[in-house]
Amino acid sequence: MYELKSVHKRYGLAKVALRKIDLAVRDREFLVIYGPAGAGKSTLLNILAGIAKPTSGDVLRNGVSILKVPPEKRDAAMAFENYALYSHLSVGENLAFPLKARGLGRAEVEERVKRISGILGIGHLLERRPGFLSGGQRQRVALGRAIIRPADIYLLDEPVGHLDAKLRHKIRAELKALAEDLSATVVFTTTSSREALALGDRVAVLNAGRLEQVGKPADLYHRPANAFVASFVGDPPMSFISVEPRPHDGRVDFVTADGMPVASLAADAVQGLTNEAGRIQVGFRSNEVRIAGEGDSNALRGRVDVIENLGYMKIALVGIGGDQVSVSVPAGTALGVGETVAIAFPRDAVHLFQNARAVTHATPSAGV
Ligand SMILES: Nc1ncnc2c1ncn2[C@@H]1O[C@H](COP(=O)(O)OP(=O)(O)OP(=O)(O)O)[C@@H](O)[C@H]1O
Repeated sequence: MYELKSVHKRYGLAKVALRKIDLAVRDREFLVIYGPAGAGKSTLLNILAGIAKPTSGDVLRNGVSILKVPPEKRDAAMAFENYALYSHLSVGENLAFPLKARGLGRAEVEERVKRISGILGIGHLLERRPGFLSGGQRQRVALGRAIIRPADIYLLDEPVGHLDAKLRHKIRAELKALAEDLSATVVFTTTSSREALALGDRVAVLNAGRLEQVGKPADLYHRPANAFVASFVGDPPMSFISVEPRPHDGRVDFVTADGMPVASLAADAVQGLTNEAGRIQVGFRSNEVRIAGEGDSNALRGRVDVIENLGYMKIALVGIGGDQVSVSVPAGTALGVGETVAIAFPRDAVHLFQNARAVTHATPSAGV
């Protein structure tokens, strides 16, 4: 197990890349570090690899500090976003390099090069030099060179970021299967919500150097700790409607500024609400709301601002007051931009946030 203990990283005097990070990488897990560009993902991997040193804090391996252990002694295999291939060696030689450096016999080297290049779809490129490859091909070679050898931990920095969607999907699945096959410990960074949810045994959400939440994909999706995670994990992002609480008879109703009811929860469920001033928001996933039918009471009227056609379904972005709500609708639904629609909410099955912090997730899926 690897542990980051209160790891803080500053570049120069002003730039804080990581803020007091506490994070464990468990043996044989596929841990995804998910965050926007500049969140500190590469810095975190570099610290695990020993390429960068924390400004303060500690890095442990099986309970022992490895801060003083140089990168070459750490047995971490790394794939960078920007390839770092040997330009004077062919693809095959690049792949074989880490194996030969470890003294593996010729037959085993050939066997592994064949297997990994097959998985990554670069078997036909083994004779070429990196200079004659496309960006996506180079990225696959870099990934191959990292995963070809046994290692204590694999640190993969956006390793499929430059691939087209189809290839990315394929290699993602292969990589997950390979990691399971090898019982490998993998830390993988990405800016894609889909990739994070699909690959991670656990996902750590990083934002501006802060660890927002760590958990299983279903936990992050159904029980986000705060509005950032709610809006960053899952596609489409969670939608929010600003509300005011109206307590009565053991319940709390949540209504919009013009008094329209959006949700109603038992007072027990919202004990976490405090008296602090600030914004209260009800959150919904796009599949937790629907276009209201005739006779639906308590629907809110709004205007369709955007329709995103995904082929198998559509996502309508509906403006309600100052907020915008995503609604999943069947592909065949006739809906036009500018149209007025009514949205029905699951009044007792909602996510509630106060000043961007989650108060409750009273969803049917809670506890998943
Ligand atoms: N050597 C450096 N000197 C100064 N600032 C740096 C250095 N390396 C990174 N940074 C800054 O630290 C922050 C975190 O960078 P990092 O590369 O770790 O983020 P990231 O999440 O990996 O981003 P990306 O997805 O764009 O690769 C960024 O604001 C970046 O500009």
